[in-house]
Amino acid sequence: MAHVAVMAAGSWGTTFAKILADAGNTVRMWARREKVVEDINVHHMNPDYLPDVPLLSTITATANPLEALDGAEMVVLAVPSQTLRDNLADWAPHIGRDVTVISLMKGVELGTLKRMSEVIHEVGKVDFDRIAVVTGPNLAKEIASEQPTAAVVACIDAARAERVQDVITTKYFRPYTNTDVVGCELGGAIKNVIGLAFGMASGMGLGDNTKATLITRGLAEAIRLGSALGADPLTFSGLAGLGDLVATCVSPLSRNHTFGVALGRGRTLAEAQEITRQTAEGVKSCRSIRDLARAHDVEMPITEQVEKVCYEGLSPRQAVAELMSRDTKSE
Ligand SMILES: NC(=O)C1=CN([C@@H]2O[C@H](COP(=O)(O)OP(=O)(O)OC[C@H]3O[C@@H](n4cnc5c(N)ncnc54)[C@H](O)[C@@H]3O)[C@@H](O)[C@H]2O)C=CC1
Ligand SMILES: O=C(CO)COP(=O)(O)O
Repeated sequence: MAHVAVMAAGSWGTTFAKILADAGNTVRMWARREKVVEDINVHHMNPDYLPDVPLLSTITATANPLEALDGAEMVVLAVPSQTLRDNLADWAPHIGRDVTVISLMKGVELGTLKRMSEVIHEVGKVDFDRIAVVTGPNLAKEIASEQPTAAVVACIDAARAERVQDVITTKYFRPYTNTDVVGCELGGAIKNVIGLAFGMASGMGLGDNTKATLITRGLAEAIRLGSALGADPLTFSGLAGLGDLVATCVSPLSRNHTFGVALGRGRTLAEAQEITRQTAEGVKSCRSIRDLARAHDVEMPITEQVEKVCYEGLSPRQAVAELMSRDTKSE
């Protein structure tokens, strides 16, 4: 087994630490706030994010990132996508040269339009064969209560993906390996945007035909962009594509879904943020994914409309009207 650093103690970072510890590893977490450090070290809980979930004492925490990284064989990055660059700039010199870096983040960076593994490679000077992405239909709260879940470990180095798979397999968490990092990362980022659209439809009181249409045409957008960027289209029919898309769209536990529901009910962006509080990545990634699509001449009409609702004052109803008045075409 391994000694693993988990950088950030939010919903997914804490749940992932639990998976690691339950699989027999020792875990050192970095948390920004001293209160969270104390909750983990003294009470073996993180009630701000996972109330009532006991954590093993093999999980310890520190507010000092260098202390968390010290001696780690694997480093898990679990910060919001748009803060990764700044966070990692401070940590990178302290990450060992043989260490496997595991990305849990599901977003595309604004401005640079880079996927998270590309940011890790650039800022952390980590070769791509040392970067593994864990993704899939992985709502933190369900996993924290040990409900059976599958996931994907994506790494261009298949042997490294298997090593990560080994250290995160538990009786409730079943990871599969995949070498299509581009497809797995895009699947995870795009489903957040489609989850927002699906939530808006729910918030507007629209029914299941509309929702099935959003999932299906949303998946078509992911496949189109993925194919243009070199991903294997088949990846999108797996856990990192359809699996994650369905979980986020239908679950009231999803922050992106919840955020979309608020917008669909006529709330402003700021009000929706207040309701959701934790990271809803699609709100930022709708713009970076739209820009990435435009840069590669790929049509992503749902993504375009989500961006307009978030930032250009379009109402969800107008967005639906725009989508329905597009030119007709073959499927
Ligand atoms: N929560 C979930 O069910 C899942 C989340 N993810 C992904 O994991 C990533 C992290 O998400 P969560 O843990 O859910 O988010 P969260 O909002 O629950 O936690 C984010 C953590 O990052 C820390 N952080 C460090 N630097 C920060 C900064 N500059 N600004 C804001 N926060 C900062 C926060 O203190 C907090 O501990 C996201 O990319 C998300 O899409 C992926 C799968 C499941
Ligand atoms: O990525 C997730 C499930 O796989 C979590 O979704 P939300 O970020 O929308 O809560």
